[in-house]
Amino acid sequence: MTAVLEVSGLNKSFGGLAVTNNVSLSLEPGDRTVLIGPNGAGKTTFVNLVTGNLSPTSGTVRVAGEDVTRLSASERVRRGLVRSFQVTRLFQDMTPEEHVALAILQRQGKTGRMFGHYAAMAPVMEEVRDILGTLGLLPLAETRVREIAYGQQRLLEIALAMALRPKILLLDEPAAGVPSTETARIEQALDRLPADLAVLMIEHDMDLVFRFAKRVVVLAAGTVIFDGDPRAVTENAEVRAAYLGSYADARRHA
Ligand SMILES: Nc1ncnc2c1ncn2[C@@H]1O[C@H](COP(=O)(O)OP(=O)(O)OP(=O)(O)O)[C@@H](O)[C@H]1O
Repeated sequence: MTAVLEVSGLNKSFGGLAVTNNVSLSLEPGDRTVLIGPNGAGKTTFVNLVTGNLSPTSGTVRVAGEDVTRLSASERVRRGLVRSFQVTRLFQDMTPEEHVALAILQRQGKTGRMFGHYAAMAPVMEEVRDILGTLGLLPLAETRVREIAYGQQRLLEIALAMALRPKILLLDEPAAGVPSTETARIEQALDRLPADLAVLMIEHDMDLVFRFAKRVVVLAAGTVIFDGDPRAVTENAEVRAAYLGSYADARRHA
């Protein structure tokens, strides 16, 4: 199968500090890959290089075969490389329905003047309901964000990314800050994402990692030290030494 995202030999240094060392990684449609690693391993930097928020010192990023290394973040979004939004960018007085409709209209290049009339646009409303349904947010479609639980606000971030029709979805710690009573809801919503979407997630919650991932990539000091089956990761000596030892022991004794 053709890679939808292909990162080759990516390097990034800040001053003298090499933060990304010759990282290569490719994703195919339907991939569910989680990037893990200790604090400061370079996970966020890597995602910023992929999205175009940072420029690499060397290396290439390709989306569906096209070299996008020199393209801006918004040009990459138009090609289907989308990162989930941040809760801090949600409008507290707007509803999920309004947020998603606005994102769809933006994708379609329609102006703000059209926004007030979105409810009359059947295809937009159909897409809004479809996306909110996937993320389990339909019952809250018309509730203001300020009245919605934090975990569901995080799901709305993913809904907004879905409104941009991604081929590759980059999720930055979707369960961070979410109370444990709400994480099951996040897991269920992630399970309902389209089967052909390629997902790359950064996550620290190892229970979520092992439930979601079909593949795990481990970064340590900017270098990929493991790329493969989640079942093999906890037994890998280098990964245990760098990161996972205590978690693997806890699982074994549980
Ligand atoms: N703009 C910058 N200038 C200088 N150093 C930076 C910059 N951004 C990141 N770094 C350094 O690069 C290293 C990797 O940081 P990064 O945030 O990518 O790691 P991370 O794996 O995402 O960590 P965490 O899990 O804590 O979020 C760190 O040592 C950090 O201090």
